[in-house]
Amino acid sequence: MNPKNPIPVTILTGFLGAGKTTLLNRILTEQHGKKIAVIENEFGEVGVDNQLVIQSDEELFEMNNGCICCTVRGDLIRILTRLAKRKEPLDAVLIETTGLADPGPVAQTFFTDPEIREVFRLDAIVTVVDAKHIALHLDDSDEAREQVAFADVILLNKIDLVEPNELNALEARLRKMNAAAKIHRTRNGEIALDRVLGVGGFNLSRATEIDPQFLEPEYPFEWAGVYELPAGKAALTIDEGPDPEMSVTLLPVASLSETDITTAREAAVRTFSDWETVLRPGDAILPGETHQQLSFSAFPAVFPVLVKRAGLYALFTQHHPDEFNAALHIAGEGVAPKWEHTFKPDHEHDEEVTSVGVSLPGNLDGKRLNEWLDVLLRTKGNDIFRSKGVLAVHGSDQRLVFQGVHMLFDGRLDRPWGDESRVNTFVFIGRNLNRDELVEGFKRCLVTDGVIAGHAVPDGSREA
Ligand SMILES: Nc1nc2c(ncn2[C@@H]2O[C@H](COP(=O)(O)OP(=O)(O)OP(=O)(O)O)[C@@H](O)[C@H]2O)c(=O)[nH]1
Repeated sequence: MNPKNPIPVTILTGFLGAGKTTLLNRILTEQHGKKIAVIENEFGEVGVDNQLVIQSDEELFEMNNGCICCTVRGDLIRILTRLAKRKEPLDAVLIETTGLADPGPVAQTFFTDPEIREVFRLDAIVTVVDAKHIALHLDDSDEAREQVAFADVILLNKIDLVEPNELNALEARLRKMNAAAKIHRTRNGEIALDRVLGVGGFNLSRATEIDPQFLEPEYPFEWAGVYELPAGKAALTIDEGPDPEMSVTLLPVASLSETDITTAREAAVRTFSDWETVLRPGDAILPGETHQQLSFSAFPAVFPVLVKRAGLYALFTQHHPDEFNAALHIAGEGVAPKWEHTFKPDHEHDEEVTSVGVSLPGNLDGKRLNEWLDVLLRTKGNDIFRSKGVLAVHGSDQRLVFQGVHMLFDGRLDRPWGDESRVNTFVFIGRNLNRDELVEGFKRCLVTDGVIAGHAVPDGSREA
């Protein structure tokens, strides 16, 4: 591979159901003569997306072991390294992230990993925005905001579903969030290929403006300070902060040299992934590679620190001590660290958003399925952000592909089942999902007793 001619990579992002796969399929079917490898990541317990991406000559890699932004160092790098070794040159790589991914860590890979940097060049982050539904998520989803903020190109998609004045207001809102991105209005991701591939849009300095720690690796702790401690008893005091718990570890360091601090930092990373020992106020913090979780509810909370041998000790804390007005005291006097550093913490996801996946062999009764989905999405469509499935409906030898985004849904007959066994795969993604209710409801749509309510399949698009 010629390092002077790196392969352009496009990160395709956008909230759940925005239209990423639709755009991807358009790119894959277009006669562009380019050899494009596609890396596809999906959120949900049961994989459906691989069945929704059209069959093509392009290479398709799936990453279903977790969210791409959390596993970049594993799966993504492994796939990219494999692609880099290909004999036949590639013209481009397209990475479709899940709708809940933060594009930052994915983009970072192309700058921080030396082997990846040699072969690939991040061309642009393309964010697809669902013009009808994005407003529901911009206020309460960090990921939705990050996706817009990091975009080099924004495709304001589904323009057929909103009025022109709403569209103008939305575009103005997006423009405020990201003044630099090129915004194109699209329907079903219809756009000239050169507006999304090979645009040369990614700008590292803008990324570091959005996130000053963009290039830094993430750590399980936010702060470390090295203190000179005498033998005996010191104390860590903590006031009320945003969390009733804080993990810490206290490690001896030989000196303030970069090498010694790096050794301590790596030991702290290992320690933070161990099981924690819970300490309550009055319990002593001891030096050594133990993950100690301070738990406090009354303030100030005081934790003695017992040191056998005088010397330098690095205290790693899960949260920044300023958030808790936390300080180390010796003989009642506050002491300042001789060295300190603020780390980029692990990014977090909205844990309220979960998925329920079901996979059931058999045939579905089209009428019952229709009625169930209609009521379900009408009553729970605010919380069900996304639903999709590949279904076997009684009386049809074709697969039924079901797609829902909130209350809007669409059913389309797809290729025949052929020799494959008829298995119904469904996934729901959203908040407050009731697993038992969803699975039971879906099961009730199966033809079990030979009694069929009707052959009607949920065909075409509509709103529940
Ligand atoms: N009306 C309308 N529907 C669209 C448009 N673009 C996509 N859709 C529909 O929106 C639904 C979701 O589209 P996808 O392309 O699967 O969305 P996605 O972003 O890949 O979804 P996830 O991967 O689940 O996050 C499908 O039913 C599409 O047919 C559009 O411009 N207008």
